[in-house]
Amino acid sequence: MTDTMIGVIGGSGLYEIDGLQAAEWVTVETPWGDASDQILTGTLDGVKMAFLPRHGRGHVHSPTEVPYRANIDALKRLGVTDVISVSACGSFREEMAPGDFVIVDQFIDRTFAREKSFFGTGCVAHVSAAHPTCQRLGDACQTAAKDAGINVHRGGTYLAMEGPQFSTVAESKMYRESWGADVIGMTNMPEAKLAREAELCYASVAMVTDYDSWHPGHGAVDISAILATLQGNSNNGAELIRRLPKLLGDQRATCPHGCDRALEYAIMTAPEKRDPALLAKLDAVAGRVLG
Ligand SMILES: CSC[C@H]1O[C@H](OP(=O)(O)O)[C@H](O)[C@@H]1O
Ligand SMILES: Nc1ncnc2[nH]cnc12
Repeated sequence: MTDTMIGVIGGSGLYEIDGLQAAEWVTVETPWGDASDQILTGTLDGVKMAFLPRHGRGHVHSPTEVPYRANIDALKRLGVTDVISVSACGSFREEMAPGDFVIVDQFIDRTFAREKSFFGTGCVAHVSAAHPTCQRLGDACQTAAKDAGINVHRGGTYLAMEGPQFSTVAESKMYRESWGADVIGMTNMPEAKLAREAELCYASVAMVTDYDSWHPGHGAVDISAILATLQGNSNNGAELIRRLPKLLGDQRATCPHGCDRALEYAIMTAPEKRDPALLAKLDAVAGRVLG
């Protein structure tokens, strides 16, 4: 058993959380540059917590410019074991209405202007992304949402787009009708893939703000429609987070789904061909397997 540390990545509208004991904003240095902001650490119901605002306090970083690698490295370096990603999203399903939460379990990655891996020349690794979210964490998020009185949907495919502009009507219809996506946002990729490379359990709570641009009865999404639901969603997101420590407990066993062993057979580069400089940068993310 090891200590649980819940890492929350707060999305648009969620820039801090209340109620942590011994709360302190700390700076974590990483070999991948600066994280989005300092990280708020503390305990909640006896469980260690770390909260990182994805876009920084004051919403500084665009979805493309969020330092995803530094964020995941910083959480890992702090000792985080379980990452809960909280995000605003558009919906492609009538029944996933603004104000509802979706516990996402799959992704379609349409991002193209981001660093997507900790690995590369000098240390090549291929982890599985087939099941990119942790079922155990998803269960806890679903229970927490229900207990908080939130209308929650279990399972859904999140299309990660580059942004920052919203989709065209043609794209919105294609993602919904041909690609089978359920929700759309701009940030869960490569975040989820990087969490997997770092052997962190990862769950995504997508909070619906709008129907994107496909819905004949709702017109095209714009930021004012999003802002109208963002505050209520963020309050509910904070309620969900408050319930997680009791559900997850202060000790955790090895992940039954293998998230914490993703690198076990993933590294392809022969030991004598590995680049010492890259290995040094991988100390937190891959230290378990690189020794
Ligand atoms: C505020 S509208 C678009 C913006 O909101 C979402 O951010 P996050 O995923 O961090 O909650 C979406 O992905 C866009 O970045
Ligand atoms: N419709 C939408 N598209 C992309 N990101 C979003 N975030 C919130 N709503 C969104």
